[in-house]
This record gives sequence, C-alpha cells and structure tokens, in this order.
Amino acid sequence: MSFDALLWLSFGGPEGPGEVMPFLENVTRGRGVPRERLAEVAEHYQHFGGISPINRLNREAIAAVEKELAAQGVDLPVYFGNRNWHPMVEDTLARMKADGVRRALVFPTSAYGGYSACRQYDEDIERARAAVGEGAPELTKLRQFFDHPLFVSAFADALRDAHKGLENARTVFTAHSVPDSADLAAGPPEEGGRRYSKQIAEAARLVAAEAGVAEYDVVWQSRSGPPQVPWLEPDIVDHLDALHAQGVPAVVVCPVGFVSDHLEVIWDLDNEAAERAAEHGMGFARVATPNADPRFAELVAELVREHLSGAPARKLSDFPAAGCTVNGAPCAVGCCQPVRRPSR
Ligand SMILES: CC1=C(CCC(=O)O)c2cc3nc(cc4[nH]c(cc5[nH]c(cc1n2)c(C)c5CCC(=O)O)c(CCC(=O)O)c4C)C(CCC(=O)O)=C3C
Ligand SMILES: [Fe+2]
Repeated sequence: MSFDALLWLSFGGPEGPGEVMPFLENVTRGRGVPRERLAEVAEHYQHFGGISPINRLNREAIAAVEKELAAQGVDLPVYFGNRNWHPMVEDTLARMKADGVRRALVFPTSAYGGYSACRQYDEDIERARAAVGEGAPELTKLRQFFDHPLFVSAFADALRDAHKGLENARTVFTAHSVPDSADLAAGPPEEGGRRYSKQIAEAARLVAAEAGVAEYDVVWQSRSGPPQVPWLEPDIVDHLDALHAQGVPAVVVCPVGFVSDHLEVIWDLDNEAAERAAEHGMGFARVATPNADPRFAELVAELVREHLSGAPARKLSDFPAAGCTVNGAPCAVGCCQPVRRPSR
C-alpha cells in the first residue's frame, strides 16, 4: 500500500481572546460539561491572552518531522488538521483532496488508548471524510506509542533533569482524568476495560525504570463534569496535600499523559499545582513534555516507516499494539464505546 501524505491530527486551541469561547463550544459540543466549568476554563486561557500554545507547538513539531522524513528519504508532505479549532481537519482534508492526495497516514497527537485519546480521533477521521464526501482521501491512523522506546526515553531523560537540584523529591506522574465509566469502557470489551489507565500506569513504570526512579505515584488532573460523576482520582492538587501531610519535601511532576506543553500543562500544573506546592513550602519541578525533543520527530518518522514496511512494532511493554485504524473504523468491535454522561 502506498501513501501520498501524512496528516497530523490534533486537538486544536485558540490563538486569540475572541477564539476562546467558540473553541470551548466546539470541544464540549454535546458532551455535558457544565457552563460554570466552561467559564472557569475560559479564564485559564485568558491568562495567556486567549492563546493556547498547542497550535504553535504542533507547527514546530511538524517542521521537525518534515525534516526528519526528508532526511530518512521518505517523501510524504505533512498536513495539519484539528478536532476543535483551525486548521479544522475537515478543511485540511478538503485541501488534501484538492492536492490530489488519495491515501494518507494519520498521526494523532496522543500516545494512548481510550475514548478521548484514541477513539475520538477515529471519529474525527470519519467526520472529516463524511464532510469531504466523494473522493475523500483514505486515512490510516498510526498506532498508539505510549510504550515506544523513543517516547519513554525522552520522558526519562527529562525526568532525570527535573530531579537535578531538588533533594528527596517524590516523582508524581500525571495524566488527564477521564470519567471512571469511560476508563472502564476503554479497550475491546474482552480485555475488561481500563486500557487508558493501565497504559498510563505502564508508561509511568517504563519511564521511572529508565530514569532510575524507584518510588513514584500516578495521579490525574484537569477533571471536569459534575462532582457527583466519578472520574479517575486522586487529583494532582489533592495529592500534593497528602504528600505534604506525609512530610514529603519536594515533588517532580511528570505529565506522562501528554505530548506537549499545552494549556492543561502550563495552567493546571505550572500554575495550580505549583502554587499548592508553594503554599506547603514544597519544592516543585515540572518535567518537560517530548514535543520539542528531537526524539519526538524520530518517533513519528519511525512509526511511519514501521507502517510502510510492515515491520513489527518496536515497543517496551507486552500490551498489544493498538489504535491503527482505517477510515475511523474502531480498533475492534465495541472498542472504547463513548459513554454518554449526564450534564448534572
Ligand atoms: C484523555 C484526554 C486528553 C489526552 C489525550 C489527547 O491529547 O487527546 C486530553 C487532551 C486535551 N484536552 C484539552 C482541552 C480540553 N479538554 C476538555 C475536556 C475533556 N478532556 C478530556 C480528556 C482528555 N483531554 C475529557 C474526558 C474531557 C471532558 C469533556 C469531553 O469529553 O470532551 C476541555 C473542556 C473544558 C474542560 O472540561 O476542562 C478542554 C478545553 C487539550 C488542549 C489544551 C490546549 O488548548 O492547549 C488537550 C491536548
Ligand atoms: Fe481534554
């Protein structure tokens, strides 16, 4: 099978104050996020002039990947499309069709399984192809990469760096919380669910092992939704209280659930979590995400070449290689069914 392009598929984020609310309305369309939560999140964006770094970080990563592909002799133009903000993936796919692209690989900017991290990107692919209609390029999504040696070693080196200058700091891995029901539905039903939280735990274990960190915790961040609906816990901020009560003097926080320093990292960790640590007089350092590491571009190029050559997946865990789908079809029957949530 030959491919004409690589589509970089991401979440999207606003690039000015007037874009924040329309962006948030796109994100939460039909998803039962309370209005108060939206107003609160809008404020986080407005702290940064209404600009999320995510689009800029994606453009920088794409430039690095274009270079890397060219250096490896892979001739694939890279296109950029988002789920929630411009460039919208529907528009990008229309442009790809106009450029004569018939078949493209898709790199989703999430390393994990589960509804929000994997299946929802399949839905984006389906929706974009439906919007383009007749002659829409065929889209093959690349696999999940949370256990890829390049992903793990980029985080491991950054974790070691973050520990420099902080004595006796506890390592705390964090990822985006999801509703407990969504985690329970993550993966093919025969696997028993919780593919998302199990993969996060596995990535944390692999990164800690490579960095030589013996003791660590895995916690969650950025929950939304009504308080009576259970999400994955504990929350990072509550966890800092607990560590302080245990006499832990400092923390190194590793956002293993994300690939770049977007808003949920620079606000929820660098602001909220850092502030709570300061209130407790605890030392605080945040581990860099892999986006800007040269290994990230290498990783993407390697995933492309792995797919083109049919080589076995290079990975550090025993988890099945998953997430590689065609035209947005689910990984397996019943995999990561979206769970409808009550709005209050
Ligand atoms: C698992 C996961 C990832 C990691 C995988 C991946 O990277 O894809 C992720 C990434 C991101 N989440 C992001 C932003 C938001 N996520 C929201 C809401 C939600 N996220 C959820 C889960 C995840 N989210 C869930 C279960 C919700 C509840 C509502 C719903 O099911 O949709 C909301 C709405 C307000 C709120 O509820 O906080 C916003 C604004 C941004 C962009 C940040 C920027 O702009 O820089 C990024 C990269
Ligand atoms: Fe999110």
